[in-house]
Amino acid sequence: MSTIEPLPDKSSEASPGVPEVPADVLAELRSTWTPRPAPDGPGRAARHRLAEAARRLVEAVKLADAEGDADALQSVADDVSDLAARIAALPSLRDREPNLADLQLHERSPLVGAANPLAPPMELEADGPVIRAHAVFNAAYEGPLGRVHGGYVAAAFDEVMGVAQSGSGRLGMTAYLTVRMKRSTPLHERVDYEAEVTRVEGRKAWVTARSYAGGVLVADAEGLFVRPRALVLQDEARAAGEA
Ligand SMILES: CCCCCCCCCC(=O)SCCNC(=O)CCNC(=O)[C@H](O)C(C)(C)COP(=O)(O)OP(=O)(O)OC[C@H]1O[C@@H](n2cnc3c(N)ncnc32)[C@H](O)[C@@H]1OP(=O)(O)O
Repeated sequence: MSTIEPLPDKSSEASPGVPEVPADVLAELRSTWTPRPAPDGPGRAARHRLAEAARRLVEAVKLADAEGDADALQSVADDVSDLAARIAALPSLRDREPNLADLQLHERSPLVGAANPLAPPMELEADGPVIRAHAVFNAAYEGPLGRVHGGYVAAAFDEVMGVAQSGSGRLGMTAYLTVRMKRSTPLHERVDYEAEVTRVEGRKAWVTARSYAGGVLVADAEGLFVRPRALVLQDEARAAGEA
């Protein structure tokens, strides 16, 4: 088994093609993703617990045997349907303006969101210019038997690389993402990610990333993130106002 090749330590020098980003700017950009804050009250903690229970529910449904007890399956389908109706009858985010904590990706994202049952959830950590992450994908994410579906392999990269682009000094949207799946990504075991900006030109930032299982490289990716023209105009207007 090979080990993860350490990335060069770039904490004290910017890469060629990557302008140095002031620490306060980087911290502000990354604050929308990392570190994951503690729940801001009992309601949010309960919501996270509900999402975790829903993850277990989804995996259990995925694994329920159609050759088993059909009556029992019909009965729990009724129960789950009732539960879904009970949850839908609770106060909903559809009924009020979301606050800052509701809007955080830590909270709502389908990859890292503690309140989103679709999220494994991935855990993110900023390490100088590099973003590190890890996740365990359960049976609900199965594509090839025992392996993670390729769409989720790519989605996980998009999330980690979307965070890493903060190393460019401003945030854009994924314009393209190329993922090279060298080995299957396993279910039920920790998958590690690392991503960093490699080049910045104007409002374009290129990001590369790698994923590892048991220390073995399973996939790598390259993506281009582009700050939308409309936001660049807003940035310029703000800068002109501050001048
Ligand atoms: C904004 C903060 C958001 C932070 C959250 C990050 C979320 C994490 C990442 C995501 O998942 S984002 C969701 C998935 N991505 C999208 O939905 C993006 C959909 N596409 C768009 O909205 C626009 O096409 C885009 C913002 C990417 C670019 O539109 P613009 O009108 O601002 O740019 P324009 O078309 O003028 O192109 C600007 C430059 O980028 C280049 N470019 C744009 N799209 C490209 C592409 N796909 N491939 C290669 N180059 C591309 C384009 O050639 C040009 O290069 P040059 O300046 O050198 O001429």
